Amino acid sequence: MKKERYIGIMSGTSLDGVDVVLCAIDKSSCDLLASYEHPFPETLKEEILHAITSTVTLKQIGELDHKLGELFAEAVNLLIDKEDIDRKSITAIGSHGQTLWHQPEGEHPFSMQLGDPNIIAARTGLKVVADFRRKDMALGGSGAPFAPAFHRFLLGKNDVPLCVGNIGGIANITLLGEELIGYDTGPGNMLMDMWIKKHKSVGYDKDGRWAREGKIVYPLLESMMEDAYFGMAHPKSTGREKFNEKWLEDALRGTSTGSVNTQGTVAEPVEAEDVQRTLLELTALSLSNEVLKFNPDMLLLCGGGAKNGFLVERIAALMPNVQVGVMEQADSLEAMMMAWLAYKRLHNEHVDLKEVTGAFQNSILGGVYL
Ligand SMILES: Nc1ncnc2c1ncn2[C@@H]1O[C@H](COP(=O)(O)OP(=O)(O)OP(=O)(O)O)[C@@H](O)[C@H]1O
Ligand SMILES: CC(=O)N[C@H]1[C@@H]2OC[C@@H](O2)[C@@H](O)[C@@H]1O[C@H](C)C(=O)O
Repeated sequence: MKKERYIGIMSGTSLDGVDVVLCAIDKSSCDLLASYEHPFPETLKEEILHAITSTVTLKQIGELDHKLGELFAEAVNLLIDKEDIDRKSITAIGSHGQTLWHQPEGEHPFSMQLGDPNIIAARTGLKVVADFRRKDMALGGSGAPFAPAFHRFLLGKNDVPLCVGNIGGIANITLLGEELIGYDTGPGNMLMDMWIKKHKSVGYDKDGRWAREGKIVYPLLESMMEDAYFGMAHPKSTGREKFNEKWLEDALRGTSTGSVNTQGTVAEPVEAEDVQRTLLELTALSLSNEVLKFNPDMLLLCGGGAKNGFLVERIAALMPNVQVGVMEQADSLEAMMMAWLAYKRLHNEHVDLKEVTGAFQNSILGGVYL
Protein backbone atom coordinates (compact mmCIF):
# COMPACT_ATOMS: atom_id res chain seq x y z
CA MET A 1 0.00 0.00 0.00
CA LYS A 2 1.24 3.49 -0.86
CA LYS A 3 2.46 5.56 2.03
CA GLU A 4 0.59 8.73 2.91
CA ARG A 5 2.28 12.00 3.76
CA TYR A 6 1.47 13.76 7.04
CA ILE A 7 2.88 16.78 8.79
CA GLY A 8 3.35 16.66 12.58
CA ILE A 9 3.65 19.71 14.84
CA MET A 10 4.96 19.52 18.40
CA SER A 11 5.55 22.31 20.84
CA GLY A 12 6.62 20.70 24.08
CA THR A 13 6.87 21.76 27.67
CA SER A 14 10.38 23.22 27.16
CA LEU A 15 8.97 26.03 24.98
CA ASP A 16 12.27 25.99 23.09
CA GLY A 17 10.85 25.81 19.58
CA VAL A 18 8.08 24.38 17.42
CA ASP A 19 9.13 21.10 15.81
CA VAL A 20 7.54 20.43 12.42
CA VAL A 21 8.12 17.26 10.42
CA LEU A 22 6.97 15.68 7.18
CA CYS A 23 6.52 11.91 7.37
CA ALA A 24 5.55 9.09 5.05
CA ILE A 25 3.33 6.70 6.97
CA ASP A 26 1.66 3.35 6.47
CA LYS A 27 0.42 0.56 8.75
CA SER A 28 3.86 -0.52 9.79
CA SER A 29 6.24 2.41 9.36
CA CYS A 30 6.69 6.13 9.82
CA ASP A 31 9.59 7.59 7.84
CA LEU A 32 10.93 11.06 8.50
CA LEU A 33 11.22 12.96 5.19
CA ALA A 34 11.94 16.50 6.38
CA SER A 35 12.04 18.54 9.57
CA TYR A 36 12.22 22.14 10.67
CA GLU A 37 12.46 23.81 14.07
CA HIS A 38 10.67 27.13 14.20
CA PRO A 39 11.91 29.49 16.91
CA PHE A 40 9.51 30.23 19.72
CA PRO A 41 9.10 34.02 20.08
CA GLU A 42 10.47 35.11 23.46
CA THR A 43 7.47 37.36 24.21
CA LEU A 44 5.02 34.53 23.55
CA LYS A 45 7.07 32.23 25.77
CA GLU A 46 6.90 34.81 28.56
CA GLU A 47 3.13 35.14 28.10
CA ILE A 48 2.69 31.37 28.35
CA LEU A 49 4.86 31.09 31.44
CA HIS A 50 2.94 33.97 32.98
CA ALA A 51 -0.38 32.30 32.15
CA ILE A 52 0.77 29.08 33.83
CA THR A 53 2.04 30.67 36.99
CA SER A 54 -0.32 33.66 37.52
CA THR A 55 -3.95 34.60 37.23
CA VAL A 56 -5.02 35.15 33.62
CA THR A 57 -8.21 36.43 32.03
CA LEU A 58 -10.36 34.57 29.51
CA LYS A 59 -9.37 37.24 26.98
CA GLN A 60 -5.69 36.40 27.48
CA ILE A 61 -6.34 32.67 27.10
CA GLY A 62 -8.38 33.22 23.93
CA GLU A 63 -5.67 35.42 22.47
CA LEU A 64 -2.97 32.89 23.31
CA ASP A 65 -4.99 30.21 21.52
CA HIS A 66 -5.11 32.45 18.47
CA LYS A 67 -1.43 33.46 18.56
CA LEU A 68 -0.29 29.85 18.95
CA GLY A 69 -2.55 28.76 16.06
CA GLU A 70 -0.87 31.44 13.91
CA LEU A 71 2.60 30.36 15.05
CA PHE A 72 1.97 26.70 14.24
CA ALA A 73 0.53 27.59 10.79
CA GLU A 74 3.56 29.78 10.09
CA ALA A 75 5.90 26.93 11.06
CA VAL A 76 4.11 24.52 8.71
CA ASN A 77 4.11 27.01 5.83
CA LEU A 78 7.84 27.58 6.28
CA LEU A 79 8.56 23.84 6.18
CA ILE A 80 6.43 23.53 3.03
CA ASP A 81 8.26 26.43 1.33
CA LYS A 82 11.70 25.37 2.48
CA GLU A 83 11.26 21.82 1.20
CA ASP A 84 9.16 22.81 -1.82
CA ILE A 85 6.42 20.37 -0.81
CA ASP A 86 3.29 20.02 -2.93
CA ARG A 87 0.39 20.72 -0.52
CA LYS A 88 -1.85 18.35 -2.47
CA SER A 89 0.51 15.50 -1.57
CA ILE A 90 -0.21 15.96 2.16
CA THR A 91 -3.14 14.08 3.69
CA ALA A 92 -3.29 16.04 6.95
CA ILE A 93 -1.47 17.77 9.77
CA GLY A 94 -1.36 16.36 13.32
CA SER A 95 -1.00 19.15 15.88
CA HIS A 96 -0.35 18.62 19.57
CA GLY A 97 -0.93 22.20 20.69
CA GLN A 98 0.87 23.93 23.53
CA THR A 99 0.11 22.46 26.92
CA LEU A 100 -0.89 25.23 29.31
CA TRP A 101 -2.18 23.05 32.11
CA HIS A 102 -2.27 19.31 32.69
CA GLN A 103 -4.22 18.06 35.67
CA PRO A 104 -4.76 14.32 35.49
CA GLU A 105 -5.68 13.93 39.16
CA GLY A 106 -8.64 15.08 41.26
CA GLU A 107 -12.35 15.35 40.80
CA HIS A 108 -12.21 17.34 37.57
CA PRO A 109 -9.20 16.19 35.58
CA PHE A 110 -8.37 18.04 32.37
CA SER A 111 -5.55 18.83 29.98
CA MET A 112 -5.43 22.10 28.09
CA GLN A 113 -3.55 22.42 24.80
CA LEU A 114 -3.81 25.73 22.93
CA GLY A 115 -3.13 26.65 19.29
CA ASP A 116 -6.45 26.85 17.45
CA PRO A 117 -6.50 24.05 14.83
CA ASN A 118 -9.09 26.03 12.82
CA ILE A 119 -6.47 28.72 12.26
CA ILE A 120 -3.87 26.14 11.24
CA ALA A 121 -6.36 24.64 8.74
CA ALA A 122 -7.36 28.05 7.37
CA ARG A 123 -3.79 29.29 6.95
CA THR A 124 -2.28 26.14 5.48
CA GLY A 125 -5.24 24.94 3.41
CA LEU A 126 -4.75 21.49 4.96
CA LYS A 127 -6.87 19.18 7.09
CA VAL A 128 -5.80 19.26 10.75
CA VAL A 129 -6.17 16.63 13.44
CA ALA A 130 -5.80 17.93 17.02
CA ASP A 131 -7.09 17.59 20.59
CA PHE A 132 -5.63 14.12 21.18
CA ARG A 133 -5.47 14.02 24.94
CA ARG A 134 -8.97 14.82 26.12
CA LYS A 135 -10.66 11.65 24.85
CA ASP A 136 -8.22 9.52 26.80
CA MET A 137 -8.99 11.58 29.91
CA ALA A 138 -12.72 11.35 29.28
CA LEU A 139 -12.23 7.59 29.42
CA GLY A 140 -10.53 7.80 32.80
CA GLY A 141 -6.95 7.98 31.49
CA SER A 142 -4.12 10.23 32.57
CA GLY A 143 -4.04 11.85 29.09
CA ALA A 144 -0.25 11.37 28.88
CA PRO A 145 2.28 10.20 28.01
CA PHE A 146 1.39 9.02 24.51
CA ALA A 147 4.95 8.39 23.38
CA PRO A 148 4.93 4.75 24.63
CA ALA A 149 2.36 3.79 21.96
CA PHE A 150 4.53 5.35 19.27
CA HIS A 151 7.71 3.77 20.65
CA ARG A 152 6.00 0.38 20.45
CA PHE A 153 4.89 1.09 16.87
CA LEU A 154 8.48 2.00 15.90
CA LEU A 155 10.38 -0.61 17.88
CA GLY A 156 7.84 -3.45 18.23
CA LYS A 157 7.55 -5.96 21.02
CA ASN A 158 10.82 -7.10 22.44
CA ASP A 159 12.10 -10.36 23.82
CA VAL A 160 14.82 -8.56 25.72
CA PRO A 161 13.39 -5.83 27.93
CA LEU A 162 14.10 -2.52 26.23
CA CYS A 163 13.44 0.88 27.73
CA VAL A 164 13.08 4.26 26.00
CA GLY A 165 13.72 7.46 27.95
CA ASN A 166 12.38 10.67 26.46
CA ILE A 167 13.99 13.70 28.10
CA GLY A 168 12.04 16.80 27.14
CA GLY A 169 10.89 19.49 29.57
CA ILE A 170 9.39 16.57 31.48
CA ALA A 171 10.96 13.11 31.21
CA ASN A 172 9.07 9.94 30.50
CA ILE A 173 9.96 6.29 30.06
CA THR A 174 8.54 3.44 28.01
CA LEU A 175 9.18 -0.19 28.81
CA LEU A 176 8.78 -2.36 25.74
CA GLY A 177 8.29 -5.84 27.04
CA GLU A 178 5.34 -8.22 26.77
CA GLU A 179 3.26 -5.52 28.39
CA LEU A 180 3.52 -1.82 27.46
CA ILE A 181 4.40 0.38 30.42
CA GLY A 182 5.12 4.08 30.29
CA TYR A 183 4.84 7.16 32.46
CA ASP A 184 6.37 10.53 33.26
CA THR A 185 9.25 10.15 35.70
CA GLY A 186 9.39 13.85 36.66
CA PRO A 187 11.40 16.87 35.51
CA GLY A 188 13.54 16.50 32.40
CA ASN A 189 15.25 19.71 31.27
CA MET A 190 12.67 22.14 32.54
CA LEU A 191 14.17 23.07 35.91
CA MET A 192 17.72 23.14 34.55
CA ASP A 193 16.59 25.47 31.72
CA MET A 194 14.81 27.72 34.16
CA TRP A 195 17.78 27.97 36.53
CA ILE A 196 20.40 28.75 33.87
CA LYS A 197 18.05 31.30 32.27
CA LYS A 198 17.76 33.07 35.60
CA HIS A 199 21.51 33.13 36.28
CA LYS A 200 23.16 33.22 32.86
CA SER A 201 20.38 34.48 30.57
CA VAL A 202 20.76 31.56 28.16
CA GLY A 203 18.06 29.08 27.17
CA TYR A 204 19.78 25.89 28.29
CA ASP A 205 23.01 24.48 29.67
CA LYS A 206 24.76 23.23 26.53
CA ASP A 207 26.10 19.75 27.11
CA GLY A 208 25.67 20.29 30.86
CA ARG A 209 28.88 22.37 30.95
CA TRP A 210 27.76 24.69 33.73
CA ALA A 211 26.38 21.80 35.79
CA ARG A 212 29.79 20.12 35.50
CA GLU A 213 31.35 23.08 37.35
CA GLY A 214 29.10 22.56 40.37
CA LYS A 215 28.80 19.93 43.06
CA ILE A 216 25.71 18.07 44.20
CA VAL A 217 23.92 19.66 47.15
CA TYR A 218 22.70 16.47 48.80
CA PRO A 219 20.19 18.03 51.24
CA LEU A 220 18.55 19.78 48.28
CA LEU A 221 18.57 16.62 46.17
CA GLU A 222 17.11 14.59 49.02
CA SER A 223 14.41 17.11 49.79
CA MET A 224 13.40 17.32 46.11
CA MET A 225 13.34 13.51 45.81
CA GLU A 226 10.93 13.41 48.76
CA ASP A 227 8.20 14.92 46.58
CA ALA A 228 5.18 12.62 46.58
CA TYR A 229 5.20 12.42 42.76
CA PHE A 230 8.32 10.24 42.76
CA GLY A 231 6.68 7.73 45.08
CA MET A 232 3.39 7.52 43.20
CA ALA A 233 2.54 4.33 41.36
CA HIS A 234 1.97 4.58 37.60
CA PRO A 235 -0.06 5.46 35.55
CA LYS A 236 1.04 9.02 36.14
CA SER A 237 1.87 12.14 34.19
CA THR A 238 2.94 15.62 35.17
CA GLY A 239 3.98 19.02 33.86
CA ARG A 240 5.05 22.58 34.41
CA GLU A 241 2.09 23.26 36.70
CA LYS A 242 3.89 21.10 39.26
CA PHE A 243 7.64 21.15 38.56
CA ASN A 244 8.12 24.89 38.22
CA GLU A 245 10.05 27.81 39.69
CA LYS A 246 7.92 27.84 42.83
CA TRP A 247 8.57 24.15 43.42
CA LEU A 248 12.31 24.74 43.20
CA GLU A 249 12.17 27.88 45.37
CA ASP A 250 10.31 25.93 48.06
CA ALA A 251 12.94 23.20 47.97
CA LEU A 252 15.76 25.77 48.11
CA ARG A 253 14.15 27.60 50.98
CA GLY A 254 13.77 24.34 52.88
CA THR A 255 17.42 23.56 52.25
CA SER A 256 18.86 26.88 53.36
CA THR A 257 16.60 27.37 56.38
CA GLY A 258 16.49 23.71 57.42
CA SER A 259 20.21 23.54 56.60
CA VAL A 260 20.67 20.04 58.00
CA ASN A 261 21.18 17.00 55.83
CA THR A 262 20.43 13.41 56.68
CA GLN A 263 23.90 12.94 58.11
CA GLY A 264 22.97 15.64 60.62
CA THR A 265 25.64 18.08 59.43
CA VAL A 266 24.95 21.73 58.66
CA ALA A 267 24.55 22.46 54.92
CA GLU A 268 27.12 24.68 53.18
CA PRO A 269 26.02 27.82 51.28
CA VAL A 270 24.44 26.90 47.98
CA GLU A 271 26.15 28.32 44.84
CA ALA A 272 24.19 28.75 41.62
CA GLU A 273 26.28 26.17 39.72
CA ASP A 274 25.73 23.69 42.58
CA VAL A 275 21.99 24.04 42.13
CA GLN A 276 22.40 23.42 38.38
CA ARG A 277 24.45 20.32 39.12
CA THR A 278 21.84 19.13 41.64
CA LEU A 279 18.99 19.66 39.17
CA LEU A 280 20.84 17.60 36.58
CA GLU A 281 21.27 14.86 39.16
CA LEU A 282 17.56 15.07 40.04
CA THR A 283 16.65 14.34 36.41
CA ALA A 284 19.21 11.53 36.14
CA LEU A 285 18.25 9.96 39.46
CA SER A 286 14.47 10.18 39.14
CA LEU A 287 14.67 8.67 35.64
CA SER A 288 17.18 5.94 36.46
CA ASN A 289 15.33 4.93 39.66
CA GLU A 290 12.28 4.15 37.54
CA VAL A 291 14.18 2.41 34.73
CA LEU A 292 15.94 0.14 37.22
CA LYS A 293 12.59 -1.10 38.56
CA PHE A 294 12.14 -2.98 35.27
CA ASN A 295 15.68 -4.27 34.97
CA PRO A 296 16.01 -3.72 31.20
CA ASP A 297 19.09 -4.67 29.17
CA MET A 298 19.09 -1.41 27.31
CA LEU A 299 17.94 2.20 27.66
CA LEU A 300 17.57 4.27 24.48
CA LEU A 301 17.38 8.02 25.08
CA CYS A 302 15.60 10.63 22.98
CA GLY A 303 14.35 14.21 23.34
CA GLY A 304 16.56 17.28 23.76
CA GLY A 305 18.10 15.95 26.98
CA ALA A 306 19.74 13.13 25.01
CA LYS A 307 22.03 15.85 23.59
CA ASN A 308 23.23 16.80 27.06
CA GLY A 309 26.40 14.70 27.26
CA PHE A 310 26.83 15.16 31.00
CA LEU A 311 23.23 14.14 31.71
CA VAL A 312 23.63 11.01 29.58
CA GLU A 313 26.90 10.27 31.38
CA ARG A 314 25.20 10.54 34.79
CA ILE A 315 22.25 8.37 33.75
CA ALA A 316 24.69 5.72 32.49
CA ALA A 317 26.71 5.93 35.72
CA LEU A 318 23.58 5.40 37.83
CA MET A 319 22.77 2.18 35.98
CA PRO A 320 26.08 0.43 35.28
CA ASN A 321 24.39 -2.81 34.20
CA VAL A 322 22.17 -1.19 31.59
CA GLN A 323 23.52 -0.32 28.15
CA VAL A 324 22.65 3.34 27.47
CA GLY A 325 22.37 4.68 23.91
CA VAL A 326 20.76 7.55 21.98
CA MET A 327 17.95 6.89 19.50
CA GLU A 328 18.00 7.84 15.84
CA GLN A 329 15.93 10.94 15.04
CA ALA A 330 15.92 11.61 18.79
CA ASP A 331 14.89 15.24 18.27
CA SER A 332 11.99 14.67 15.93
CA LEU A 333 10.20 11.74 17.52
CA GLU A 334 7.44 13.68 19.27
CA ALA A 335 6.52 15.63 16.12
CA MET A 336 6.63 12.33 14.18
CA MET A 337 4.22 10.94 16.76
CA MET A 338 1.78 13.76 16.04
CA ALA A 339 1.88 12.91 12.31
CA TRP A 340 1.28 9.25 13.22
CA LEU A 341 -1.61 10.11 15.56
CA ALA A 342 -3.25 12.06 12.71
CA TYR A 343 -2.81 9.00 10.45
CA LYS A 344 -4.40 6.79 13.13
CA ARG A 345 -7.35 9.19 13.51
CA LEU A 346 -8.07 9.42 9.80
CA HIS A 347 -7.92 5.62 9.51
CA ASN A 348 -10.27 5.35 12.50
CA GLU A 349 -7.77 3.24 14.39
CA HIS A 350 -7.62 2.97 18.16
CA VAL A 351 -4.44 4.07 19.86
CA ASP A 352 -3.50 1.32 22.30
CA LEU A 353 -2.76 3.33 25.40
CA LYS A 354 -4.97 2.02 28.16
CA GLU A 355 -2.15 0.07 29.82
CA VAL A 356 -0.14 3.29 29.89
CA THR A 357 -2.65 5.97 30.78
CA GLY A 358 -5.07 3.85 32.79
CA ALA A 359 -8.04 4.67 30.51
CA PHE A 360 -10.72 2.00 30.75
CA GLN A 361 -10.62 1.39 27.01
CA ASN A 362 -8.51 2.15 23.96
CA SER A 363 -10.09 4.68 21.66
CA ILE A 364 -9.85 6.75 18.50
CA LEU A 365 -8.15 9.98 19.53
CA GLY A 366 -8.33 13.47 18.07
CA GLY A 367 -10.78 15.84 16.39
CA VAL A 368 -10.72 16.66 12.67
CA TYR A 369 -10.70 20.27 11.44
CA LEU A 370 -11.28 20.79 7.72
N1 LIG B 1 23.12 20.31 23.31
C1 LIG B 1 22.32 20.31 24.36
N2 LIG B 1 22.83 20.28 25.62
C2 LIG B 1 22.02 20.30 26.70
N3 LIG B 1 20.68 20.34 26.63
C3 LIG B 1 20.12 20.36 25.41
C4 LIG B 1 20.89 20.34 24.22
N4 LIG B 1 20.03 20.39 23.17
C5 LIG B 1 18.77 20.41 23.70
N5 LIG B 1 18.82 20.41 25.04
C6 LIG B 1 17.71 20.47 25.99
O1 LIG B 1 16.55 19.92 25.40
C7 LIG B 1 15.44 20.81 25.56
C8 LIG B 1 14.46 20.61 24.46
O2 LIG B 1 14.03 19.28 24.49
P1 LIG B 1 12.76 18.78 23.69
O3 LIG B 1 12.72 19.47 22.38
O4 LIG B 1 12.77 17.30 23.72
O5 LIG B 1 11.65 19.36 24.62
P2 LIG B 1 10.08 19.41 24.49
O6 LIG B 1 9.65 18.89 23.17
O7 LIG B 1 9.67 20.75 24.88
O8 LIG B 1 9.70 18.42 25.64
P3 LIG B 1 8.46 17.57 26.13
O9 LIG B 1 8.83 16.16 25.83
O10 LIG B 1 8.46 17.85 27.58
O11 LIG B 1 7.25 18.02 25.44
C9 LIG B 1 16.07 22.20 25.62
O12 LIG B 1 15.24 23.10 26.29
C10 LIG B 1 17.37 21.90 26.38
O13 LIG B 1 17.14 21.90 27.76
C1 LIG C 1 0.40 17.05 28.99
C2 LIG C 1 1.62 17.09 28.14
O1 LIG C 1 1.71 17.88 27.22
N1 LIG C 1 2.56 16.22 28.44
C3 LIG C 1 3.77 16.09 27.67
C4 LIG C 1 4.98 16.59 28.46
O2 LIG C 1 6.18 16.41 27.72
C5 LIG C 1 6.74 15.14 28.06
C6 LIG C 1 5.74 14.57 29.01
O3 LIG C 1 5.20 15.76 29.58
C7 LIG C 1 4.59 13.82 28.31
O4 LIG C 1 3.65 13.51 29.30
C8 LIG C 1 3.88 14.66 27.26
O5 LIG C 1 4.40 14.68 25.98
C9 LIG C 1 4.73 13.60 25.17
C10 LIG C 1 4.75 14.00 23.75
C11 LIG C 1 3.82 12.36 25.32
O6 LIG C 1 2.61 12.47 25.37
O7 LIG C 1 4.39 11.28 25.34
